[in-house]
Amino acid sequence: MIEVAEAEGIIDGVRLEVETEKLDVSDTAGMILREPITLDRDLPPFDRVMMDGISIQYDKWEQGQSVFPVEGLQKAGEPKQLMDGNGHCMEVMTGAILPGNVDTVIRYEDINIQQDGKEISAVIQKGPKAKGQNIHPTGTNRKRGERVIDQGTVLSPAEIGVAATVGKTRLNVSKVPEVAVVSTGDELVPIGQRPLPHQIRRSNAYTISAALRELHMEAELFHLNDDRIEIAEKLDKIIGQFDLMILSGGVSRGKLDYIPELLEQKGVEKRFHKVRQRPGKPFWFGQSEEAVVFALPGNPVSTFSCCCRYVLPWLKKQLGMRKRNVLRAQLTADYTFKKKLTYFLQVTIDINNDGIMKATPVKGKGSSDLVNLCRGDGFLELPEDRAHFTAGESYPLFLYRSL
Ligand SMILES: Nc1nc2c(c(=O)[nH]1)N[C@H]1C(S)=C(S)[C@@H](COP(=O)(O)OP(=O)(O)OC[C@H]3O[C@@H](n4cnc5c(N)ncnc54)[C@H](O)[C@@H]3O)O[C@H]1N2
Ligand code: MOO
Repeated sequence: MIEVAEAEGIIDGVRLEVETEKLDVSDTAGMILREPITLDRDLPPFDRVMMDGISIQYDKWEQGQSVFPVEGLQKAGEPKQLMDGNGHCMEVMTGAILPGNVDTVIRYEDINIQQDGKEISAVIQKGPKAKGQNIHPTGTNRKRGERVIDQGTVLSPAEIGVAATVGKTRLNVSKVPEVAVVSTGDELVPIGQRPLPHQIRRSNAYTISAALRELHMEAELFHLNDDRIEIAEKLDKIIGQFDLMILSGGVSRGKLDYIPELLEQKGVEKRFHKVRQRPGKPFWFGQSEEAVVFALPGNPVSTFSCCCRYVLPWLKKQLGMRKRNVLRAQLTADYTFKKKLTYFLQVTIDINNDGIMKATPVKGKGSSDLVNLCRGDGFLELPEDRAHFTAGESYPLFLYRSL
């Protein structure tokens, strides 16, 4: 039996081949970018008018001119106009390119427009504070050629907007691997079926595939009954078809717990079996040339805690995510767990006024109590070398819900 950090290290050493695919930019939110994004133009790309109003030559105002004949209108989306008249102004709209021969913009709020016959003039009520006022000069946000988003970034709406502004209609992102999620056990029936008294529904497969959805991964669901021949045949097919398999159940000491033995028989090399943790002690992990296999213990809370603690962080890394943030939260109450095992404590999370995550234990009825997962937000990892944990101490947090 190995400890949690060792299990994590072994899993971390295993690579999953992840391809790159090109998708329409609008389909990439939440996906992992596989190319850097550089600016194809300065930002802003032209001297941009920032307020609706008029544009003037500042020197004229400084020399005492306060009435400016209006020469025309520069709208947003129109090519740059050159002004004829010295001492004239041009009306300008927010987002327009600054006309030629002017250098300062004054808001409509600070002028009066007056008409005398055909001649329209702007009378300045509140003069500009400085030359260049209300103009956003070319390239003052960013310069053309600057690398603004790194490869490995998870694409949020912010990155999608930048990709769109540099004209990326399609983006290279990590292609999510196909994954087989396999439940095992004779007692398990499809969830649409009414179970007999000795049966239960196959909920784990749904929990796991929902967790994978967070990474945009689609799982294909399989089920294996506790039958050596059936398991052997189906494993052959699944291993041949998928690079990644996540199984639940059939990995402890039961007479019908065939999974570890048959996986090895099919060429999946055991990398470890059993981790000093609760829940999830009988966790089995292995790999063959074709596939990486997580065989998680069947109790629903064990399946889910192993998924949150090992499978998802590893997958994020394989998909090329740049950094892995391990969150931490502070216990709000003392907690005692005497067994020499790492304990994944179910907690609710609140963020206090100082922005600190506070973890309050939610007491459940053990590793079969999947309803208790609905009361919590995540698992707090309490190390095995301690038995007493004190309020105010902080520990790694594996969150399964956004706060
Ligand atoms: N003699 C021992 N017995 C057990 C040990 C042990 O060390 N020695 N470990 C216990 C621990 S801890 C766990 S966790 C379980 C895990 O066992 P398995 O991985 O073999 O899981 P199963 O026996 O197949 O199932 C356990 C439990 O979970 C239910 N289950 C399984 N799959 C699903 C599913 N897809 N959806 C819903 N529920 C599922 C199953 O019906 C069982 O009740 O072993 C202990 N035993
Ligand atoms: O690890 Mo088992 O998951 O304690 O029930």
